Amino acid sequence: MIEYDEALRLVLEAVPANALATERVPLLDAIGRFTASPVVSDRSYPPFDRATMDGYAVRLSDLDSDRPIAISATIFAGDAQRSYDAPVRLMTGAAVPIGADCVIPREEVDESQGEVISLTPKARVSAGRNIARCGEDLKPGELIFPAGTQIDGTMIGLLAAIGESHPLCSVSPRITIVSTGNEIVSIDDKPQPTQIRNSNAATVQAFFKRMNVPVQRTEHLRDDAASATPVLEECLHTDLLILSGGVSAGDADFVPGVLHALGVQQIFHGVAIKPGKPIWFGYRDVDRHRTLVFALPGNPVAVQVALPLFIEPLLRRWHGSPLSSNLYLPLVGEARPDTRRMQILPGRLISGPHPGVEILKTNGSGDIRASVGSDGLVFLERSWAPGDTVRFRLHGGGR
Ligand SMILES: Nc1nc2c(c(=O)[nH]1)N[C@H]1C(S)=C(S)[C@@H](COP(=O)(O)OP(=O)(O)OC[C@H]3O[C@@H](n4cnc5c(N)ncnc54)[C@H](O)[C@@H]3O)O[C@H]1N2
Ligand code: MOO
Repeated sequence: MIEYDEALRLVLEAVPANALATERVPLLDAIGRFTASPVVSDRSYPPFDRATMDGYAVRLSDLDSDRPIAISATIFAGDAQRSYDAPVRLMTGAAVPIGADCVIPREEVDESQGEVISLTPKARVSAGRNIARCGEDLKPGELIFPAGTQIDGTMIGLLAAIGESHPLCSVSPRITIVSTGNEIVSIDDKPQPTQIRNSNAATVQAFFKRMNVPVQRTEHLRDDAASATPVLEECLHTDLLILSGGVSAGDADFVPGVLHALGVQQIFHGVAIKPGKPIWFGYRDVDRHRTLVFALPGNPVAVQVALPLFIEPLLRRWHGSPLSSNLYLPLVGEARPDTRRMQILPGRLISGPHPGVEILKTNGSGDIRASVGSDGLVFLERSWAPGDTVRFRLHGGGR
């Protein structure tokens, strides 16, 4: 059995370099995808000195607070930028005339005389007020984010603003999902008393859906090496094969043997984490193409945990993206470390005067209900002692 950090290192090391093609993806379909080239701004942002309030553009040096101010024009958003020759009325989003240096909000002036206004006592007049300067957010050609950035909802408006209607993204690896087990039935079936619905297939599919990675193929196999072998041979024609079940020490645990027979090289079998101990990882190289293979334990909670612990970083590495960072937080409440395996437990963030993370109640490493309502996973190290912080991974990876 190896430690988690070592196992993850071996997984990342096995990811083929520069394996991905690129494609342009319509912006709204690109959430969750990874950029394949640096994203740079095509223009200044704001593209001109922009009024941030409805009001009056003035030049401070011309202003005499006691005298009424004659308004020469009204400027709307979209009107061409002009040079300043006299105070103007202008609307939020309009181009401030070149030479004006302050926008006074209309609430701060007396407008009762129409085109001649006067400042009220509450008017605050200072250079640059209510003007967003051309290029203060972005300069033309400025790097916004590098290749390998995962596009999320916070970036869509910005990408739209710089005209990236079809960002260049790396093509995702092809994924095949295989569940195993004679006792497993479809989630549409009514299970017999000792049958179990196939929740693992749904968990893995949902994970890839959230990552916006299409799944090429899904299969379910009975615990029979002879009939499973030709199907698994076909399933190996993919980039990433994820199996669940049949990897521990039982008489029906045929998966490692069949993978070996099919020429898949084992990199590790057994990681000192709970749940997830029997995780198996390897790969097969054929004609310079590598298929990565994970055989996850059947335990549904082990599958839930293995996806963020192994598959999410693997996908990031594949796309040339930095790994999600962990948080190190004080643990609120009690914890009982396991001296043999690091426990991966559902955790909830605690705010208030003593912020941190608390471990949610669980009946053990098979408790399928325990993670509902959690914010992420607590890594409870074997050597953890009261007062130590814990490593915490937000669901979805965070930043
Ligand atoms: N003698 C030993 N027994 C076990 C060991 C061990 O080291 N020595 N490890 C235990 C640990 S830890 C785990 S985790 C499990 C993993 O077992 P397998 O990977 O062989 O998985 P199965 O036995 O096939 O199934 C385990 C469990 O999960 C249920 N399951 C399986 N597939 C699905 C699915 N698609 N959807 C929902 N639930 C599924 C299955 O019914 C079992 O209850 O082994 C321990 N045993
Ligand atoms: O490692 Mo198993 O997943 O404890 O239950």
